Amino acid sequence: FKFLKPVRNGKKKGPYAPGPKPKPLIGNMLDMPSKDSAQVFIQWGKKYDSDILFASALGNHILVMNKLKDAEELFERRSKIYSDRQVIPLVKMMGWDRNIGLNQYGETWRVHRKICQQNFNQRAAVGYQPLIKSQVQILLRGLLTSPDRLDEHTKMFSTAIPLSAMYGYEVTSLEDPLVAIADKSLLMGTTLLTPGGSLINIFPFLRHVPAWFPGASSRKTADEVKRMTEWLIQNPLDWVKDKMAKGSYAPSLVSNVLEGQNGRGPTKEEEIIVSDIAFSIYVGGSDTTKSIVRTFVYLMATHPDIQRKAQSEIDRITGGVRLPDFQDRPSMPYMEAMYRELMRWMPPLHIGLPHFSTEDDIYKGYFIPKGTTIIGNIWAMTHDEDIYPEPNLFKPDRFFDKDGNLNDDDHVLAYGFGRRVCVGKHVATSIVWLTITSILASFDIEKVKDNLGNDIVIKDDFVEYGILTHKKPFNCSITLRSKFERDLITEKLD
Ligand code: HEM
Repeated sequence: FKFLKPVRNGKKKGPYAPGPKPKPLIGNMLDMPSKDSAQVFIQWGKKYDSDILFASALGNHILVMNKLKDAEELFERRSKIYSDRQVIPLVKMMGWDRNIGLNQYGETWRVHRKICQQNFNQRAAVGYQPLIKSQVQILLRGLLTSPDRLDEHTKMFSTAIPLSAMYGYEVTSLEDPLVAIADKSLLMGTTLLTPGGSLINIFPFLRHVPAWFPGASSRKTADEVKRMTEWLIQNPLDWVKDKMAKGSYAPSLVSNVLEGQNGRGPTKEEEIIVSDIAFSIYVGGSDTTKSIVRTFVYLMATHPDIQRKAQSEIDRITGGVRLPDFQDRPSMPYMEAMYRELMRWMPPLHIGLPHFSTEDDIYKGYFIPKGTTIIGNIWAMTHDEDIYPEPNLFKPDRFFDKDGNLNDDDHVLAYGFGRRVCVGKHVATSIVWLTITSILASFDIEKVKDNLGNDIVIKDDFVEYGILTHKKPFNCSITLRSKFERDLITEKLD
């Protein structure tokens, strides 16, 4: 049982923050939530009367922060020591250590992050606007022709943007292996990574025993995910190379790097870096977008007054004779408030991506040992009653001050924190804003009616897939607002 002994990296330099009482040998293993973590951590906060909470199981320490001010202190002001990611054996076994979001805080991450920042900063994000516009129009066309297939259209939309931006690749069907394999591997992988998903998370030594060994079956799954991951990284890269060799390709991040600087081809290292980045952007940027767009449609079906108010603002700016465009954004404060409220009300990653500490630290008199997993409970922060009264209500108006002006609360916590904050957030905000504004410009979204003409209730049910939360499938009616819109949606973009 030597492996059951808690690992202590150094001397304990003070009390730990409050939290559930550890049991002998296993610590808080049985207290760790396997689902609804955000809610469980809020309950811990109430029970132990603390905004920061500590728990520990088999040598793994976790610190949870339920309040923004604590997250700002540790993730932002002390970011030097709170920006790592935990080394999880399964992550490497599945080949997911090639995803920048899971990279350790070191040289490889720095190089990848720098390239991402150069390509997705606020100025560079403008370069993606034509692509976003054309994909939004395709989404609208889909909703026009088969409004009952919302799930498929949003799925196609959310994968088409990163695949086109990264590889110049056009997806035409959800059966496309690039979509199907990404889905399958993400589902298998994130299931393994949940606390109860694999014994390897608890007993890392199991990764060394053969797959037939009792309790080690997840090694087989991890191997399968790894094969899929490698395919997802290599296959589109080869596809771009092939297209380039034939001289017919749509420019993309990968093709730009493969062209190399000053005509010199890329080194093997550059090739690996760009294919890892493209893979990370594909998996980081697709399901998040899908989650938020579906939540939005659900909210519009259930909040008709808010929908009408937004539509009248949009019509005032577009005159109802054109689709909204990016330059309209500053003239549409209500849509800005809508965007903020949407991201607040249902952040797709409720507890973000946990960070990991690289040095011992003391905060508010509590000891945080080096090697602690640090969780910023985004959900708790965006539902903090002190900042957002009646937090469960969807109310864009909360972002206006008493004079009717947009307030200055424009920090969208859904994108995470500090040095690891979502590197695609400028692109993401453009995608989400144009999508929700264009959908409202074009369609009325309502509940479906039963035979007697009564509204059929849409359940307020969401489901967690790994780290992401999605609205469960639902029916609603999506109908075109006017004949102008039909022409605008079906006309070809320049
Ligand atoms: C509504 C859409 C999105 C949401 C809510 C979202 C949210 C997040 C969150 C919470 C993190 C973790 C931050 C942390 O560790 O504190 C993250 C990381 C990341 N996101 Fe996003 N994201 C979205 C869209 C995108 C898009 C469109 C891209 C690509 C263009 C992208 C690329 C990434 C990458 C590469 C990381 C890893 C950053 C790192 O570890 O250094 N995301 N995102």
